[in-house]
Amino acid sequence: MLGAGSWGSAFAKILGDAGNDVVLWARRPEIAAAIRDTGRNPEYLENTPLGERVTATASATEAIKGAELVVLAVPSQTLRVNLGDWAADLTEDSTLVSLMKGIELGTTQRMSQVIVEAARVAPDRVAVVSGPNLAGEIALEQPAATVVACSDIDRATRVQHAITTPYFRPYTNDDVVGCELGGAVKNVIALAFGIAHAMGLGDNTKAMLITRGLAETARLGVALGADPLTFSGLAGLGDLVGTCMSPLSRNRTFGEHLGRGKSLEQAQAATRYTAEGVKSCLAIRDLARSHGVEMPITEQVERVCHEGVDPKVAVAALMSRSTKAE
Ligand SMILES: NC(=O)C1=CN([C@@H]2O[C@H](COP(=O)(O)OP(=O)(O)OC[C@H]3O[C@@H](n4cnc5c(N)ncnc54)[C@H](O)[C@@H]3O)[C@@H](O)[C@H]2O)C=CC1
Ligand SMILES: O=C(CO)COP(=O)(O)O
Repeated sequence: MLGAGSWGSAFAKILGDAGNDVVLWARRPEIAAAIRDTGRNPEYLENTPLGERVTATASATEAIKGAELVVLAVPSQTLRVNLGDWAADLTEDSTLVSLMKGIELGTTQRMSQVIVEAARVAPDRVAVVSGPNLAGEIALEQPAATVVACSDIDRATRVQHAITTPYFRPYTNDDVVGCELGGAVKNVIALAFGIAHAMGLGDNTKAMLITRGLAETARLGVALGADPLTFSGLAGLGDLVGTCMSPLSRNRTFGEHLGRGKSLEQAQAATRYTAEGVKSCLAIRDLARSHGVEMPITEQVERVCHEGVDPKVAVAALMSRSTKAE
């Protein structure tokens, strides 16, 4: 398990609880040592026992060597550099599992595409796990479901079995593009939701953002070859609703800072955890433009985040768009 942040730590617990021996890689040696000594991560989900089967190391080589499953949970924008260092240690035919919900700046690649390129592996060796999976709730063993997407459905089934626990229920899917886009774009819509929430806007506005946010996600997805049905599943609507509704969501919380009038820099200073939508909104906007797809909510989130546009001006811009058929 590469990455000992909130989701990496909670996912290490899932893997251990499902009966796997887990080596969790933490960037900082003191975090790895604390996990080995106390069975908990002192920085993320510090009250969660990770379980007897989880050990930790600050050596990625030690974590990767001989691993059948290599699970990745680092920030999306650092993945390529991280994998450049790690690729040589991969075992032949190991499965690489992406937990990340972002799009790479510059290349506009999905995380599975970055993995294929940076680790030099075939696309059917890469699986994606995505769904409404707030790490803090999973750590408490509250029931949750997710999707394991892989173009090789036998491999998806193997990953499914490896991460099934009494509190974590994975479904398989062969739509990697749809599952990844659902996860990345919902972070941007959650920023919009947080902005609206902090502005004191009500449930009609929030329902509009979720529904029209899903519409623009599906529009981009279909243009990229995704199955439209994926967006009504756990990796689409499920993740979008879970993230928007939850005060635990880092993206929604980041949006709330912006909605209260903080600048990007002030919101970043107030945020300890990765809010992927802040950077990914730029890449998603570029991806949409290059495919001729309209994503009005994403466009406005990008303007508020990166161009200093007042959220009230962004709301007015969205509401004054030309009327059209649903
Ligand atoms: N937290 C959650 O509930 C969920 C998160 N995710 C996704 O999982 C991915 C990881 O997020 P979290 O674990 O939540 O983030 P986090 O902010 O809790 O932790 C980030 C981790 O990455 C490490 N890191 C920072 N810079 C790094 C670098 N340059 N190289 C390597 N590692 C670096 C940090 O030390 C930390 O361990 C994100 O793409 C996120 O969207 C997906 C589902 C649920
Ligand atoms: O992806 C998530 C839940 O599935 C977590 O969302 P945040 O990154 O906004 O906390």
